[in-house]
Amino acid sequence: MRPMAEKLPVQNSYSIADINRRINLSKTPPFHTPPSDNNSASLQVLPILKPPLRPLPVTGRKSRRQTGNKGEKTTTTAASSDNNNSNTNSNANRFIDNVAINQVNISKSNKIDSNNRNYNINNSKNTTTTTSNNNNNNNNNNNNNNNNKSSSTNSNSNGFDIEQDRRRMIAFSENVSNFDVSEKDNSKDNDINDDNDSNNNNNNNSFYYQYSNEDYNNNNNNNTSSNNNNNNLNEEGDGGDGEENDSDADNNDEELGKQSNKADDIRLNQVLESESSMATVSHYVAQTPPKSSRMLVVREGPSKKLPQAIIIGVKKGGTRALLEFLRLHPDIRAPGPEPHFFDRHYSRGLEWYRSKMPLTIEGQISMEKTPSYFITRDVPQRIYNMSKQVKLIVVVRDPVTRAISDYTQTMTKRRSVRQFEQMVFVNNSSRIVDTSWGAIRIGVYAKHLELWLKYFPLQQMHFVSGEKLISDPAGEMALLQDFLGLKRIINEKHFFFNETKGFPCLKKPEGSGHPHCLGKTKGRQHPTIDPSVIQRLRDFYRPFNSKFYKMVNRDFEWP
Ligand SMILES: Nc1ncnc2c1ncn2[C@@H]1O[C@H](COP(=O)(O)OS(=O)(=O)O)[C@@H](OP(=O)(O)O)[C@H]1O
Repeated sequence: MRPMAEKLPVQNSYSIADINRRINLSKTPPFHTPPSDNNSASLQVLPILKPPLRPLPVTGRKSRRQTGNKGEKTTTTAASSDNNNSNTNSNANRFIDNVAINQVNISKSNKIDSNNRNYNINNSKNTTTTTSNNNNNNNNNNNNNNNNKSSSTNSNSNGFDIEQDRRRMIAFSENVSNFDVSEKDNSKDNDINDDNDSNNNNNNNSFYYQYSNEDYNNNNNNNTSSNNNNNNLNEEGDGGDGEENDSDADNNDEELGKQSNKADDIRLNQVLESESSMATVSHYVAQTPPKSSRMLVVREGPSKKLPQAIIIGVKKGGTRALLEFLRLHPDIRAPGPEPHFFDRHYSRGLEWYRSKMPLTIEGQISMEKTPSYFITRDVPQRIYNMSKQVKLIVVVRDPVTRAISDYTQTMTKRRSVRQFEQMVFVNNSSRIVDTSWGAIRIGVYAKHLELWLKYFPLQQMHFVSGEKLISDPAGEMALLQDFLGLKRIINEKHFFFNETKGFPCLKKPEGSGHPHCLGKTKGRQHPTIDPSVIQRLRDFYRPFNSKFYKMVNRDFEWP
């Protein structure tokens, strides 16, 4: 599914326009890219390091030539002299050579330092070609004395915009330095704000949940108090479940730029040196000079993209476990906190939403989880408006245990909560199940699904068994990776069953000190519920469950 590398026939030169045209022709993104995605980093031109590059020929002479634009002159200045190369096409080549050599340097030192990051070349061999236009002729004198000044230039007659490419390279190098391939942002996740209580809108007569500001405030209050009590949970790599936690999200992003050298090494290895990871993005283009077999890798740099897949539910289904497992995959990038864009923050617009997403390179899937989406009336249409191709994932769990899990969470957050048995019926004597209680309403999956199917075909949705995610995580992850069109990288080798926790946990990657079981808010002890009440609930859900199995063509075998 990854785009094949395209080899261009050897010719004397290629303009950026040529290269871009080729890329557009050969682009076959596996996922829909939302049309508003205009702010992404632009195309990057990267020299590949094989075969070895010959040393950069540099010239000390000034040369002038008329550019393709009438009346516009470009002056070329370089540092030391052993070769006179005044032709603008060669300027372009020399620029690429500089970058190539700089990358060799990066590769050798195996880290990005601030000099590399700016491609501000201090080595005379690596002097950047300096050009200026009519307005900047004075700069030439300065540039003669300072080989490291960056260029100010125009498109040359071949359409090769040196300055534009310089900016692209700088943007790319900065993106690389901010790009985190490790799971470090996990440690910033804040699971203490465990859930959004999106089911606590008892007064809502509609079957579907509609978010109100009042709920939002309540949630914030609840979460603030729990925040203080559970700071230790942050260490456990558990996410900001059920709760938007904007500051955490921002911190995660900031964290991307503050990685250790070791992390830089990993990044470099992955982004620059590993051809397998680059295979997602590679377009190989022959490049001048003709006698050389040098190749360029042209690709898109890391950028924040709107999600191509979303875990839309269900609350207490096992969504956090699923996301943490998925994040093991190198082609998945997801924020820890729940963005709640489509239910709470829709008015902030797609750019706000995009800003909450992690950096991804081409071929990586950007995704998020917000379990309340599944039961919120406006969300299917809103997601559809963002992207008709987005893939939707729902973790479903026996609605009776899901309801008890939901109730257990509420109990931990509120001082006075009536007993489950008292809340589940409209009134105690009637034994009519109270579907206005969110804990019950969420579990009528068939009803919610009907709304989603008005907008999305079933093939675009995938249902994960919450029970199997515990008993056979590798099996469920295999199905999900298939659905997402990913290589099956996450497998049984990644999991072990932690007897103390009673759940599967992730094996520690080498060198990591982080525990890999989810936090205390996942896998809580449930209260004992009157068995007759449980039986009544099972009877209530049975027809809805049967309908749901038929709708999704899978029997989840709930009792
Ligand atoms: N590996 C692993 N570790 C811990 N917990 C696991 C795991 N897999 C699934 N689960 C189940 O996930 C339940 C919480 O679901 P969610 O993460 O969807 O909750 S939330 O809506 O985001 O708050 C949580 O529910 P409770 O047991 O009621 O706490 C767990 O049963």
